[in-house]
Amino acid sequence: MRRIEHIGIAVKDLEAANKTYKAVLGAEHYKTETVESEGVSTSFFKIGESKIELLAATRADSPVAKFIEKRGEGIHHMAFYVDDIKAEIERLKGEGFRLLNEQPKPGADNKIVAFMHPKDANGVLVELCQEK
Ligand SMILES: CC[C@@H](C(=O)O)C(=O)SCCNC(=O)CCNC(=O)[C@H](O)C(C)(C)COP(=O)(O)OP(=O)(O)OC[C@H]1O[C@@H](n2cnc3c(N)ncnc32)[C@H](O)[C@@H]1OP(=O)(O)O
Ligand SMILES: [Co+2]
Repeated sequence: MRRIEHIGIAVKDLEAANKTYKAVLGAEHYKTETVESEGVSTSFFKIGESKIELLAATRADSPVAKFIEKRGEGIHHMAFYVDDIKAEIERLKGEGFRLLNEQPKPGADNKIVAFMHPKDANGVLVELCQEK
């Protein structure tokens, strides 16, 4: 795994969170994008080689809606950049980790993504992402 690609933060109100993180980071978000297959609207901020991904739910059965209902707003996942996502999925399966999707699926910001179960990584939802 190359680097932390982004940290995903679950928020209730994307516009309000954009203002908060503009003040925190001292920079504007550079992109917003809805990924309907994941039930989220996203907003991205650059921070060095990594990014902050704000995530707001677009529907009640979205993973982010469920997360906020159970645990409140906060860090939702950590995403690692990989060169070969299929090879990394196979490597992690070989290590005994449960992948939530064994085939890469569309993500935001021109990525394909896969998730590992948070119970297998000390309560952290891990995302792998590779350039499309
Ligand atoms: C924008 C696209 C993409 C990108 O390009 O970056 C994204 O980031 S999409 C982000 C949204 N998509 C996902 O999160 C997809 C993967 N997630 C899932 O498949 C599910 O959310 C889940 C992780 C399998 C949980 O779903 P489910 O089992 O139905 O929910 P529960 O509420 O019953 O949770 C079970 C258990 O796991 C704990 N949990 C849930 N989410 C997280 C989390 N993000 N981090 C840590 N722990 C999490 C939850 O609290 C439950 O534990 P207990 O409370 O101890 O039972
Ligand atoms: Co993400």
